[in-house]
Amino acid sequence: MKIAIPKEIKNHEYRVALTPTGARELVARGHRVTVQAGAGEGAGFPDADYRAAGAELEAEVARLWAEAELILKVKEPQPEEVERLSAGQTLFTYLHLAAEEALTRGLMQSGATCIAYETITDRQGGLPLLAPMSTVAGRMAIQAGAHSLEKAQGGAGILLPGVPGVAPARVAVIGGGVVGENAARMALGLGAEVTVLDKSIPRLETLDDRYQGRMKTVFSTADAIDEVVRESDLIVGAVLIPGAAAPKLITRAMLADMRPGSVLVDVAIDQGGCFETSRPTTHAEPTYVVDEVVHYCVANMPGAVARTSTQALTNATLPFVIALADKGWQRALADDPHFLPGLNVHQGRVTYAAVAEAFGLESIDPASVVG
Ligand SMILES: NC(=O)C1=CN([C@@H]2O[C@H](COP(=O)(O)OP(=O)(O)OC[C@H]3O[C@@H](n4cnc5c(N)ncnc54)[C@H](O)[C@@H]3O)[C@@H](O)[C@H]2O)C=CC1
Ligand SMILES: CC(=O)C(=O)O
Ligand SMILES: [Mg+2]
Repeated sequence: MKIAIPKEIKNHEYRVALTPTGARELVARGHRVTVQAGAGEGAGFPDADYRAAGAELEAEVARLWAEAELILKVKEPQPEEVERLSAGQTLFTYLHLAAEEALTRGLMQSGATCIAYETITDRQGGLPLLAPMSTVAGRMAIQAGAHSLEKAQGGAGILLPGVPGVAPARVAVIGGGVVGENAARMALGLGAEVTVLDKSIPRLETLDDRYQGRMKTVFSTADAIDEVVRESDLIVGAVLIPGAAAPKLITRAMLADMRPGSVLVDVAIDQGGCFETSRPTTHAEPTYVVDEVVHYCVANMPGAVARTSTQALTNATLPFVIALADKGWQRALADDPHFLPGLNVHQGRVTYAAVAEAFGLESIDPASVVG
C-alpha cells in the first residue's frame, strides 16, 4: 500500500506520525512509505534516517497527498489539508470531531474514510491510542500549571511544594483517567496537596489503592466542584466522555469564587474544554486571563515534547497501521471490534454516534460499511 506521512502544519506541532523504526517495519512488509521532506526534523528524526529505513522522501506536498492510499498524521487536518483529501483515501490521525463542526463537514465532503486514533478501544475499556498522549499531557499539565502560578505569568506567585513552614499549593484534578492520574502523580511528586474528582467509583478505588491515600479522592458532583473551585490554587480539567464534547464543569460565574492568580489547565480542550471560559490556545501563546484566573488551554500539549511523544505514539499506532496496510481498511476494521469504533466518517456519512449528536447529524453503524 502507498502510505504518506505529511509534515504537521498545526502551530508549534513538532511530532510526526511515524518514526523511522515504524517506517522500516512497514517497508519490510512490502509497503511503500513516502515521508514529506523534513517531516521528522522537529522530533529529531532527519530525512536520512527515513531513507535508511527504506522510505522515500517527497518535497512536493501536493504530490505526497495525491498519490497516497493511506495518510498517517498526528493532528486533525487543517483546512488546507482537508482540501487535499479525496474519496478513496484513508486518513488515520487524531480527529476530536465533536469539538469541530467545520472539520466534520469538511471530512464528509472529502468522501474519504477517516479513522480517529482517540475512539479506538481496548479489552480493558481503555483508549489505547489516546493513552500515550494523555500520559504525556497529564504529566505536562503540572509543569504548565506550576509555571503559570508564577507571578510573571499572571499567577498568584505560589510554589507548588511550598517550603518548610509554608503550606504547599492545593491542586485539584477533575477526571481521574489517564491524564488525571498522571497529573495527580506529578503534583504529588512535587509535594502539592492533591485532590482527584471522578464520577467513576471503580476509578476512585483504583487511585486510592494505588496511591495509598496520599491523594484525596472525591466523587464528582456540582457541590464537590464548587468546593475545589474555592480551595484550589491549580485545577486540571481532565474529563472525557469518549468521542463527545466535554461537559462544562466550571462556569464563568464560578471564577469569581477562585482566588486571583489561580490557574486552570484545561487538557480536555481538544474535546471542546470542560471550563466555560476555555478556548484553544497554542504553544506560541499558551495562556490568557479571565476574571483574574490564568487559563492554559493548549490543544496539542504533547507537540512540545515531540521526541518523547512521537516515539510513544508510533509504539501505540503501529499495530493498527500494519493492519490497515496489510488488509485494507475494510478487513482491518471488520476483523477487530476495538478498531471498528475508530471509524468516524466514511464516504460523506458520520459513523460515530457522539459526533453526529454534537451537530444534529445522522450517523450510521460503522459495522454496516465494513461488510
Ligand atoms: N490537550 C492535549 O494536548 C491533550 C488532550 N487530551 C485530552 O484529555 C482528555 C482526557 O483524556 P484521558 O485521560 O485519556 O481520558 P480517560 O477516559 O482516561 O479519563 C477521563 C475520566 O473522566 C472521568 N469523567 C467523565 N465525566 C466526569 C465528570 N463529570 N467529573 C469527573 N470526572 C469525569 C471519567 O470517569 C474518566 O475516568 C481527553 O479529552 C483527551 O482527548 C489528551 C492528550 C493530549
Ligand atoms: C490527543 C491529542 O490530540 C494530541 O496528542 O495532540
Ligand atoms: Mg483541534
